[in-house]
This record gives sequence, C-alpha cells and structure tokens, in this order.
Amino acid sequence: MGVAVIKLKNPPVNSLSLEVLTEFVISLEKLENDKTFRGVIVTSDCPGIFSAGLDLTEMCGKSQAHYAEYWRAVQELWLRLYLSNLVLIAAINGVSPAGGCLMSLTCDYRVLADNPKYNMGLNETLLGIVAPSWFKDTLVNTVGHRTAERALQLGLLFPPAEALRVGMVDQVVPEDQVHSTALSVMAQWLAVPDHARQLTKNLMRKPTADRLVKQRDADIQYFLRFISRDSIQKSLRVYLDKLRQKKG
Ligand SMILES: CC/C=C\CC/C=C/CC(=O)SCCNC(=O)CCNC(=O)[C@H](O)C(C)(C)COP(=O)(O)OP(=O)(O)OC[C@H]1O[C@@H](n2cnc3c(N)ncnc32)[C@H](O)[C@@H]1OP(=O)(O)O
Repeated sequence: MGVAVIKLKNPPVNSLSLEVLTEFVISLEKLENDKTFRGVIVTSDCPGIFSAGLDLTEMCGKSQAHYAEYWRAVQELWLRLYLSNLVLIAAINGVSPAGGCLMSLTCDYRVLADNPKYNMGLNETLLGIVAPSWFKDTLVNTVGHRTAERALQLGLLFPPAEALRVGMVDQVVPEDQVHSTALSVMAQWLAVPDHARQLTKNLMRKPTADRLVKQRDADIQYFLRFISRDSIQKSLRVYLDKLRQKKG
C-alpha cells in the first residue's frame, strides 16, 4: 500500500545530531517526491529508546555558526514533518523526551508501547532550558492549552497510561503489537482520498507552521542568544555530566 518505515538508528540513544536531522529530512523529501509512497511509519532501531531528543553535545561548547546551522536543521525537520503530505504514524517503541516527543507529536497518529519505562513529554525546563514557541504550539495542538501549560512548566514526562489519558498518544498497545497496530491504523488513514486528507491537514496545521516560517531567522537569532548564555551552557554541561555519571 506504499508505506515506508523510517527507523531511527543513532545508538546508543537516537539523539538528533546534525547528521541525523539532515539524513531524516533527505529521506522524507525522497519519499514525498516518490508517488508510490503515501505513508510513513516512524520508529526506532534502538531498543527501549525512541529518541533522547536533540543532541545536547550539538548545543554545548560549539561555535555560533554551528548553533545556527544546527537550529536551522531542527526547524527544517519540524517543518517537513509537520506539513508532510504523507500520512505519518509514530510507532513509539521507547522513551521519548523533549525533541523525541516533539518528533512524534508532528505525526498524524501515535501508537505507544505499553512499558512503564517509556515516558514521553517536553521536559526542557528540567534541563534549565525553554521549549521554543513552536514546540509549545505542537503540544498545545495535541493535548490542549491547560494540559500543555502544566506539562511544559513542570517538564512532565508521562508514562503510557497518562500519555493516553491526556491525549499525547492515540493508542497504547503491548510492545510486540506496536508495528502491526501502526500498519492497521495506516490502512484506515490511507482509505481516505489523499487530496482531501492533505488539504484538511494543511488547513489544520499551516497557521502554526506559518508562525515559524515567517520568522525563521529571528527564531535562530533568539536561539543563538539563549544557548550562548553562560548560565544556559552551564545548565547543559551539568545535565550532560549527570547523564554520564549515572553509569559510574
Ligand atoms: C530558545 C530555545 C532554546 C533551547 C531549546 C532547546 C531544545 C531542546 C530540546 C531537547 O530535545 S533537549 C534534549 C532532552 N533530552 C533529554 O533530556 C534526554 C536525556 N537522556 C536521558 O534521559 C537518557 O539518556 C535516556 C532515558 C534517553 C536513555 O537512558 P539510558 O539508556 O540509561 O542511557 P544513558 O543515559 O546512559 O545515555 C547513554 C549515552 O547517551 C548520552 N545522551 C543521552 N541523551 C543524550 C542527548 N539528548 N544528547 C546527547 N547525548 C545524550 C549520555 O550522555 C550517555 O553518554 P556517554 O558518553 O556517557 O555514553
């Protein structure tokens, strides 16, 4: 039925490095241009981890030019995913904090494996950083304003039952059924004529996407100023050190 599977593979935690972002955008572009494909299942090849989100090492101790390039790539992936003409279904087979969660929120439907470890949410505040307005918009458009407000301020990571309750995911299924469920949901979405579904998706999403499109450069400048602050760099370093020391 013209369904591709994109399996994120950047061990150990599928962090969204510049390279991963760039490759993802290229893969999506190819699929968009190949009329034999109408849908994509986005999933992970890393056991237990959908994606650890943006690669913290890309945002720490690098040059301004690097931060700008990185942030443009983050914007690009979000725009491509959010406005994709393809049906996108996230088969979430692992934990998905921050950028990992955002990626799944851009999809049309989310199936999450029922494993209490598989938390998801926008936890940026816990790192001492702030989810950008378009991350916030994506969450608000999925779960509503009040739930998003509380989740964002507290940096909440929701276990599966909670994620389902607040509408962050559409279905929670046993781990071994995530892929088959995503496939059967895909069949349902593909039963709708493409042009009508695509125009409707665009109608729903374009106003949100346009807010970023109209101010991409300003958004990059804002990110540069924010991420270059000594206090933010320090917070990121402390957070990364904590992650590294966990093992020791
Ligand atoms: C104006 C706007 C300004 C700023 C907006 C910026 C927006 C950012 C959004 C984001 O996405 S920030 C990233 C947020 N991500 C997280 O908080 C997740 C952090 N990671 C974890 O919680 C855990 O690693 C995990 C639950 C995903 C997996 O746990 P586990 O399997 O136990 O692996 P380890 O913790 O031991 O990690 C292995 C290895 O990977 C490194 N790592 C983990 N996450 C990241 C990451 N996001 N970026 C880069 N590297 C990461 C970790 O440090 C370990 O490295 P080693 O060198 O010790 O092997």
